[in-house]
Amino acid sequence: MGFHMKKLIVGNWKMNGDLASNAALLQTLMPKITSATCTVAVCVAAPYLASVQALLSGSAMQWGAQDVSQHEVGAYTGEVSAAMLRDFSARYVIVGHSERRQYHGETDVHVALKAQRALAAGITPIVCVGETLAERELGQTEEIVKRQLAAVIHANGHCISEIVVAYEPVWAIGTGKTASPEQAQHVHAVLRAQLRAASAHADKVHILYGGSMNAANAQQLLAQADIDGGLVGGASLKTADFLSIIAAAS
Ligand SMILES: O=C(CO)COP(=O)(O)O
Repeated sequence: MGFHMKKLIVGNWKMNGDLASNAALLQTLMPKITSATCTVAVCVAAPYLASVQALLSGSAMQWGAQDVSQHEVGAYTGEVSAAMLRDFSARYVIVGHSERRQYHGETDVHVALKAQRALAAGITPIVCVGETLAERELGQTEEIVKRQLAAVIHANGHCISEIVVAYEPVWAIGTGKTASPEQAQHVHAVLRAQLRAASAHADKVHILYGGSMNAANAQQLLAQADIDGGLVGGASLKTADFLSIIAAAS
C-alpha cells in the first residue's frame, strides 16, 4: 500500500453458527477490539444480521453480509437486496466468493452488478477473485484474476477506490494449503497495478488475502507490501485463532 493505512481483517462465517454461538463468539471478541487495533468485521448469514447489529452497535467491530442480489427490488424469491442489508447497517458485503461462483453459477457479470448494487447503497463490496488449482497449473493465474477484477472495474470505474478486493486462491480455501507470502504478494501486486491503471486512488484500496489464513501464517502474509488484511474463513470461528490474526494485523 502506498501510505499508512490500517489493515482490515474480515471473518467470513459462511453457513455456520446460531444465535447462541454467534453471541458467545462476539461477546468474547468485542472487548479485545478497540480503535487501536486493526479494522475488524464479521460477515454473517443474512438471518443473523439483526442480532449481530444489536450486539455490535457502539463497538469498534463492523459487520456485513456474504452476498447481495444483483437486482434492486421486486419479484426475486429468496434474494436479499442491498437496501435490506443497509437497513441493518451492514458496512460490507462479500461478492463473487468462489463458493458462489462454483455452486451458484455466478459469473463476472453478476459479480460486477452485485458490487454496483452494494456501492449504490453505501455498502463496501468485498470483491473476491482467485484461480483454481488447474488454472494455476496452466499458468493462467494472472489472466484469471485480472479478468475477474476487470469486470468489476468496467461496471464501477468511477468509484472503484471504494471497493475492497480479496485474493482467494480457490485451492487454498478450506484446504489448509496457504499461498506462500511470495505467491500471494505477486498476485496482489498484479491487482494493485490494475487498480492503479483505473484510479488515482488505488493505493487506498484494501487488498485482502484469503485461503487458510491462520494464527501461524498471518504475520508473514500481512508483512507483504500489498497485503492489506485478510478474509478469514475457518479461523474466524475460533476466538483464539481470530484474535491472533487480529493481533498480527494490528
Ligand atoms: O473462503 C475463505 C474466506 O472467504 C477462506 O476460507 P478458509 O479460511 O476457511 O480457508
